[in-house]
Amino acid sequence: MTQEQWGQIRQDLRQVLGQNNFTAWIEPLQFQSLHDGIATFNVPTNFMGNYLTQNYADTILSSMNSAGVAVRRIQFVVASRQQAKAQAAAGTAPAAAANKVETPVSADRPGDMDLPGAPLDARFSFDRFVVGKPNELAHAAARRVAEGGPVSFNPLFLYGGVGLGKTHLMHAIAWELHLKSPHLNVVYLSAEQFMYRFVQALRDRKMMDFKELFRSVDVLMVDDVQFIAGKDSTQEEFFHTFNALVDQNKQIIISADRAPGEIKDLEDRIKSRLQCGLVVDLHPTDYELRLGILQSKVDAYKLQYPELQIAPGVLEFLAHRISTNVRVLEGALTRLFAFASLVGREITLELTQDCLADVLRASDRKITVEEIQRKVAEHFNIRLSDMIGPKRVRSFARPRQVAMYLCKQMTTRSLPEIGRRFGGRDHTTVMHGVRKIEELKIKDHQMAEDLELLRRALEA
Ligand SMILES: Nc1ncnc2c1ncn2[C@@H]1O[C@H](COP(=O)(O)OP(=O)(O)OP(=O)(O)O)[C@@H](O)[C@H]1O
Repeated sequence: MTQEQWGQIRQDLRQVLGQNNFTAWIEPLQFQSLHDGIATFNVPTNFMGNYLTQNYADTILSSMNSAGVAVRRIQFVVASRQQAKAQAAAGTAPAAAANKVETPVSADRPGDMDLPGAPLDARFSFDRFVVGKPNELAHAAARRVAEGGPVSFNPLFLYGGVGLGKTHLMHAIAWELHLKSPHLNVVYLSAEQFMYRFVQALRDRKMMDFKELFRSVDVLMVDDVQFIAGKDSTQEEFFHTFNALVDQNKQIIISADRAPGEIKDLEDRIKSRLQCGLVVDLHPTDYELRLGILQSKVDAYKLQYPELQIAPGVLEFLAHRISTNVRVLEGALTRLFAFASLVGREITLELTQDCLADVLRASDRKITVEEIQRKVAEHFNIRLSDMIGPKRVRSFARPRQVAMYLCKQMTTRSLPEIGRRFGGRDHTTVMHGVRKIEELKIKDHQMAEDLELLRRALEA
């Protein structure tokens, strides 16, 4: 790195961090070396190295990259006193033998960052997001938004069931944008926090500040937007914020547990606004994705517990048996590793079954025909007796076929058994119903959506 480049980076940092922070944290830094994409800086104390890592390393990294210096990692080292003296006298950096700061100090992975919204989780980056069929569209859309540049769809609306990676993707976008363009004002917060801030502003008579704050962001991300459904004044304010930002061509990213049109008690004008951009969903994980996620988590754990051994077949077993959300999968693995490291044993199938007995039992829960009938009747707003009864009008027949289809998919009951539980119907009637829904699922978007919602509700 040339002196000129370093000068430019410092100037950039002064602007981004403000004069006070710059004087306190950046001025004392001394550039030491750049090898293999790792930039090393000398700092006077451990405390300073740690502070810089946690707070400014990613900003420094992106300033360096913007100045054309190819860096993928930054480390801070504490120069010994003598070296520091010699260096000060000679005006150069010591060549080697500097003490490493206690905590590994690198900036290839971002640390926690305080945005005007909620803090971002350092683990939720793109490189830790495993892509598979169920989430590839959502991932591609998130990547596109994270590239920055002209807004191509607004908003990006991500939806899906619990623990499928919506928050992870939103944080990943924020990290990426922050690294690429630290000047951008990227705000991530949950819809609940949005409401809380709004209510607080009303109470403190600071609505002008509130409006100004939210209208001055470059990228706004609101997680779990279904939360504001039924909360009239928050919805109203959200609507105005949304419009103001879209008018200024600022990117908005929203997540929810279901599609915009499916969120009850959300004003129609908001629903239609939310549908204006790109709406993509995260599908429930499939076996391959679960296995991929487990493998990537194991790789990360191995760095932490290098001595741990995992027997062949354990991950496959878990990917098969735990079919709920990724959070549950992660929790199971964490528990397994903690346990195995405590007892100092290899993770075998037996140890896995032992240690995760309750989790495995919970995901073993059998879904019954009755449960399906009840949920479907509720969903289509008909009486359970009409679902099972003899009437053949369309408004009962279609939900009945949906329920039959779900029974076939989600239980181990045979067609004659299912028929019996639907008021003693013949197995050919069940077969016809199942086929009809299979057809509609492909042709009719609404039907596909209904089936997906019902399946999720039943699995929850
Ligand atoms: N594809 C993936 N690769 C790696 N980790 C994932 C993936 N999907 C989800 N996770 C992990 O699963 C956990 C839950 O994900 P996240 O919090 O993003 O879910 P969510 O969809 O926002 O759920 P909720 O509706 O509960 O808010 C996180 O720890 C996240 O890192």
